[in-house]
Parts: sequence; C-alpha cells; structure tokens
Amino acid sequence: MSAVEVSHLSFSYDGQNDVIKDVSFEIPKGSYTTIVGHNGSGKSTIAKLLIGLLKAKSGEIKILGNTLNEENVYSLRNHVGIVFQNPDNQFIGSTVADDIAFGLENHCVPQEQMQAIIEDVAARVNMSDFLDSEPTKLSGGQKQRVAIAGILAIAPDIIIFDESTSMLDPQGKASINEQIQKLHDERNITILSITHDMEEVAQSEYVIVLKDGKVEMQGTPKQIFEHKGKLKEMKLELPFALSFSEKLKNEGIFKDSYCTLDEVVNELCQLRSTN
Ligand SMILES: Nc1ncnc2c1ncn2[C@@H]1O[C@H](COP(=O)(O)OP(=O)(O)OP(=O)(O)O)[C@@H](O)[C@H]1O
Repeated sequence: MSAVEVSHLSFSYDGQNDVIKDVSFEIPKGSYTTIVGHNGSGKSTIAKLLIGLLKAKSGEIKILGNTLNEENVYSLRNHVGIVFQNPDNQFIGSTVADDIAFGLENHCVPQEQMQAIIEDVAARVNMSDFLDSEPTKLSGGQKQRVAIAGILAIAPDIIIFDESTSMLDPQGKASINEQIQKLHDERNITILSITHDMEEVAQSEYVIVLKDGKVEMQGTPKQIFEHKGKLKEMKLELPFALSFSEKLKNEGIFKDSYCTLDEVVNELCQLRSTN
C-alpha cells in the first residue's frame, strides 16, 4: 500500500488561476521522498493539501489507502505529522517538555506514559538537557529539533518536512538532515521533505521536481541529476559530491559519478586498496 497517492490534483487560491495543475505522484510506505522546485512552484501548497489545510479543486489524495475528505481529515492527521519552515509558529508549551506533552495529550496518551516518551524523543534529537528550557529562547536548529521531537512523540506513519532546514546554518542543516535520515532508517517512517537543499535531495530515495505547479520530472536522485540542463534552467544546483566525482570521472580517475559523499568516499577507499 502507498503512504500517499496523489492523482490529477489541481488547486487554486483565487478560484481562477491554478497553482497546482494536474499533479500525480505516489509515495511508497517507508520511503524517503524529496520535493524540489523553484520559489512559487507549489511545494508548500502541496504539503498543505496533503494534511487537509487546503481543499483540492479537483483530483484525489489518498493517505494510507484512504481518500482524504472533510469527514476523515482529522483522523488522518493522526497519521501525518508536519514540521514547518518556521518552528516559532509551532510551539504551544512554555517549556520543551510541556510542548512535547501537549501533542501527547492531544493524542490521548495516558499521563503515566508521557514522561518516558518525552525523555526518549528528547534524547533522540539530542535535546535532553533542554527539557525545562523555553522553546522560543532556543537557537533555530534546537527549535527544529524540538519540533521534530514533538512529531516523533506522537509517532505518525508519515512526516512531512516543509523546508524545515531553510533558515539554518550549514551545521544546523546537516544535523537535521541526519535526524531525518535516522527516522527513515531506524523507524521506517515515510518521509516527504520539501527542500531547496540539493545535498538532502541526493540522500533521498525518490525526487519529485515541481515547476509552475506541474510535475516536471520524477525519479531517483541519479535519474534527476542526469537532466543537468533542466536543473540549471530551474536554478537548482547539482550536489557537491556529484560535481566533484564527475570531474574525477572526466579525468579518468573515477569509474562513475556519485550523488552522495558516502559513495565518493567508498570509491576513494576502493581506489586506495587497489593501488
Ligand atoms: N495564501 C495564498 N494566497 C494566494 N496565493 C498564494 C498563497 N500562498 C501561495 N500562493 C501562490 O501559490 C503559488 C505556489 O506557492 P507555494 O508557497 O506553494 O510555492 P513554494 O514552491 O512552496 O514556494 P517557496 O519555495 O517560495 O516556499 C505561488 O504563485 C504563490 O504566490
């Protein structure tokens, strides 16, 4: 069964101009998918449609096999968590612990189980020392980690990250990307991440490229990165590992080109062992 199935989805904010135009894609359960596209291509609108914050003009959205409609939107939201771009708008509790507890209360988790869950999820995102801190006084990266902890506590089947790392410095970005990868690897949660970060795109399993509200391309990162001209036109850069390994391939040093640094390191290690 697919985690998310979108068929012929269209949406308009003003009832006239469609900003989402006949979009179809499928996200397998347990997969890690990224959505990329230039500013205004419709990425956040799709995220809002998927969690029922916006209502489609036409087409169908299925979440875990169920067609999203007005009757089931709240119950389906129990299965889909979202981390937005600006974490400040997501905090309700006056401390990190309270904030995580709030989500648990909403999901009717018994009081006596809460403390253990809060401690577990805070440890997973390296925020154990901040449980009594005020969320608004944390750094951008720490706030995002708290937002992720809050989502983890309620253990949804699907997590949508809507440009959650765009305001962070490179270190903060790398740390959140690592958390996302971990969620996917260790807990088999379906991840849908809307991003401008091509390094993150490279680490995902499947990529959907949006352009002016339409799906321009979809495929594995390797398939997508083959369309260099199109990506350049859309002002999307190639990940560092790919540019680097392509240069070495052109010099006859590498056999192939690679999307991730891990693959580059692997090839370098193999070269060292054969020389
Ligand atoms: N609340 C709104 N009312 C009217 N138009 C909107 C609204 N929100 C977005 N739009 C328009 O819908 C289109 C898609 O916007 P959306 O925010 O989904 O794009 P995006 O790809 O997420 O962009 P970005 O990368 O800048 O966040 C844009 O043309 C935008 O101007």
